[in-house]
Amino acid sequence: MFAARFDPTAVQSVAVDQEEKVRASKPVVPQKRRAESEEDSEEDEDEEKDEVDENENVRENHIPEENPSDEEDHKSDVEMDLATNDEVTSSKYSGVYSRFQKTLQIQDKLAPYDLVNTEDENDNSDTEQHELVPIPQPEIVRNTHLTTEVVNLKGKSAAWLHTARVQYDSSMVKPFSAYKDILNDKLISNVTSKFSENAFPVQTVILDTVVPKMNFAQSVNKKSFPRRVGDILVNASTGSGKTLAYSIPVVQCLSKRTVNRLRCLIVVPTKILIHQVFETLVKLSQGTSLITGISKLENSLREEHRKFQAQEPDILVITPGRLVDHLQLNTFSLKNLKFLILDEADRLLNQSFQNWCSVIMERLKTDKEEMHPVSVIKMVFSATLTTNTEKLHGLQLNRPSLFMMDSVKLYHLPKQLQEFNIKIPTAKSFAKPLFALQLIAALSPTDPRILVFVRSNEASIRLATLLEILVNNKVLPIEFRTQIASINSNNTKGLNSKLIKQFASSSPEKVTKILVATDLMSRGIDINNVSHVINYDLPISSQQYVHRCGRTARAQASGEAFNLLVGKGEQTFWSDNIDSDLSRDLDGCRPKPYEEEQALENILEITKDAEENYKDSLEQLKNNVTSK
Ligand SMILES: Nc1ncnc2c1ncn2[C@@H]1O[C@H](COP(=O)(O)OP(=O)(O)OP(=O)(O)O)[C@@H](O)[C@H]1O
Repeated sequence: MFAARFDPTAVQSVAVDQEEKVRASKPVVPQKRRAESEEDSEEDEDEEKDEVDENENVRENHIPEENPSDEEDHKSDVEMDLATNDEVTSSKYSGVYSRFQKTLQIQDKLAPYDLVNTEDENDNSDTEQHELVPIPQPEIVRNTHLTTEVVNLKGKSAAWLHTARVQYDSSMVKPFSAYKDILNDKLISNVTSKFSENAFPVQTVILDTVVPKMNFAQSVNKKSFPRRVGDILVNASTGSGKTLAYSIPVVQCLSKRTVNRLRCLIVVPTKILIHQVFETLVKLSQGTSLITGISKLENSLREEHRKFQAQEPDILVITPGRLVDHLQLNTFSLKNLKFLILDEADRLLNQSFQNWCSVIMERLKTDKEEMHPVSVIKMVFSATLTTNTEKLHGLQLNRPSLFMMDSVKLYHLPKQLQEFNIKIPTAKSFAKPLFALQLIAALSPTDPRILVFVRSNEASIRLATLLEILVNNKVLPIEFRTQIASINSNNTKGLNSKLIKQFASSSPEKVTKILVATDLMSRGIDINNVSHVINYDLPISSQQYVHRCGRTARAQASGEAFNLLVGKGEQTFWSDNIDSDLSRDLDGCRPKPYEEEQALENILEITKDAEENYKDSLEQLKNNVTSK
């Protein structure tokens, strides 16, 4: 039934026939034009003919020869078809045909000047002629630092190196006042009055590339702006100002919000870091209505739940475990979250307790009702960004950009950090604590603050006690006043905080402050003017080395790190497993053998008296420990 109504072959043949009819009848183009173009078209016709001939030749080669009678039959068949088609045409298309006839009659009545002469119309003699050139385009804003080059890391997996990289260097220091167009006045005034006039390089590169993108995306569509901006990974050296680098864009973006809702989560690994980040944010957002909240681990969860429900903070600084607790209690929704910031990201991603990362990701998907959590900008910061693909994968990154120093190794050390390797022969290793003390005595800054890293809680307590005994026994030929303390997880949190405060405060008279600590103190802690770091026990990885040494030489100040390397084994470990991952500024400090410093020349020498005294002190330590 359908076939009876619609026969495509019939339509086709009717269309072809109609075309033939048109060609056979009067010219369709205005006559004048046809008359003028007849001569020109002769050549075309010849070409057409040639083409037809050629086609016929081809056909000749392919169609089997038919006998003349067959040809006759075929012709009559075609004529019959045409006749039938003519009938169809006359009945079906009579309207069209009559309109066509009328057009031709009108054309015959037209005056010659009414006829369209397309050549005249296209006469461009008055128009200025130009070469064919590309249409001018707006200038492309180039990021000269953008590269996707992949670095050879001797087989180490560095998944993040495969993302688009934005490189920066230590020369990129700019005044904050240069960002008047992209930062609000209050923010500029807060940052310049409370921190510094000039932005550090990692801050400059974020302000130059990320903040304009955020401002633009926000002006286009507030809701979809995180998706447009994409995620941000930053691998920047210790003390380079990463906290400000992520806090400035957050305060800039959120300062125009009208209602307080949880819009930014800053996740940090330890309680000490919560307070540090909080202080920075409070200074930056002074004079705005932004509310920054912190999770105080000493508060009960219920108490905090009530507090956050009564007043929802815009920005919350929290540890991952507490965050999971709150999500399970439904303290807040992540529906309005715009920023998820991981500070000390590699440490966080290595902590899998409570499965915090997948809990947050799942919650984001549910609260934002999306398959992938792309409506939040993930900012991942560390001095030693994880090289573990699987861990970064858990964050479900959206078009990430990686910001890093122009370097060919995994981690970059601060430019002003001077490292010294002190090679202790195995035969002399029994006197390592004495050498440490002789080294401390040889260092003479005006306000000495020395952080000594050991491998365990027990080692921290033992070394701090032994150093005290040695000082009291006047084992050293010179007199110097010391304040020695041990930070370890056997102490209460309150005691550790009190000892850190004492260490950080400056004393009126010259006292050498020595803090013997475990790696509890190696991450993120920002103590002003730590003059020296001593790696008494060698760190187990290059990451750990970077963070320990990074407690000195912060914020472009100078600082020194000493590595006590016992025997060939530790020396090889340092060069093969630590130094091989580190890059330093070309015009920065290189590691030095300690002998090159005159003051340090004799630190591995043991006088007879010192040896006797040292042995007595060891006995005393033994008694001390057994009596406890
Ligand atoms: N532009 C600046 N000018 C001067 N000082 C600054 C500037 N930016 C940050 N600082 C200061 O530098 C110090 C180190 O900053 P911050 O703690 O953010 O470093 P970081 O890169 O996070 O280091 P880490 O990796 O060790 O955590 C802080 O005392 C901070 O106040």
